[in-house]
Amino acid sequence: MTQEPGYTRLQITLHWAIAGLVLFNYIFGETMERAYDAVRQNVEPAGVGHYLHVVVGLAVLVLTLVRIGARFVLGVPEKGTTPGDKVAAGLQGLLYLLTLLVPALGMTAWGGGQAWAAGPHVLAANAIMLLALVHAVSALFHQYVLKDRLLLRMMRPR
Ligand code: HEM
Ligand code: HEM
Repeated sequence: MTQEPGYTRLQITLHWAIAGLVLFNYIFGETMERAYDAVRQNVEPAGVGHYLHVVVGLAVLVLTLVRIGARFVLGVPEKGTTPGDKVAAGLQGLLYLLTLLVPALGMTAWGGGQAWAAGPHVLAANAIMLLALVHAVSALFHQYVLKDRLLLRMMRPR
C-alpha cells in the first residue's frame, strides 16, 4: 500500500456514503425488528421498510469491500506515530471490521434463519455507532482544536 498525501474522490465518496447508509439503517432499524418478530411468529411482515433495511445493509457490505480494495490500489495518507494516532488507526480498523460484520450477522439471522445472530447483530450495530461517535469527535478535535486540517483529508480529494 502506498503512502499518499490524501484520499481520492472515490475514497471520500465511499467514506461518506457508507457513514450515511449505516446511520440510516441504525435510525430506521425498528421496522426490521418488527418484521423479524412477525416472521418468527409465521406472520407476513407488513410494509416494505424491512426490504430497505436489507438492501441498504448489503450495500454497506459491498461498498466496504470496494473501499478496502481501493485502499490497497490507491493508497492512503501516512498515519502519525503518537499513541493517539495508533489508537485512531486501531479504531478505524475496528470500523472496517464492524461495517462487514454487522451486515454479515444481519444476513445470517434473516436469510440464514440463525436466530442466535440477531442479538450480536444489534450489539455490533450499537458498537459501530459508539465507535463512529468517538471517531467523529476525534476528527473534529483535530480540525478545530489542533487545527491540523485533518478533516479536510476526508473532504477535499488529493
Ligand atoms: C450496516 C448495516 C446495518 C445496520 C447498521 C443495522 C442496524 C440494525 C439495528 C440498529 C437493529 C435493531 C433495531 C431495533 O431493535 O430497534 C437491526 C435489526 C435487525 N437487522 Fe439490521 N442492520 C444492518 C444490516 C442488516 C442486514 C444486511 C440484514 C439482513 C440481510 C439485517 C437484518 C436485521 C434483522 C433480522 C434485525 C432484527 C433483529 C432483532 O430484532 O433481534 N440488518 N439492525
Ligand atoms: C458510521 C460512520 C463512519 C465510519 C464507519 C467511518 C469509518 C472510517 C474509516 C474506516 C476510516 C479510515 C480510512 C482509511 O484510511 O482507510 C475513516 C477515516 C476518516 N473519517 Fe470516518 N467514519 C465514519 C464517520 C465519520 C464522521 C462523522 C467523520 C467526521 C465528523 C469522519 C471523519 C473521518 C476522517 C477525517 C478520516 C481520515 C482520518 C485520517 O486520514 O487519519 N468519519 N473513517
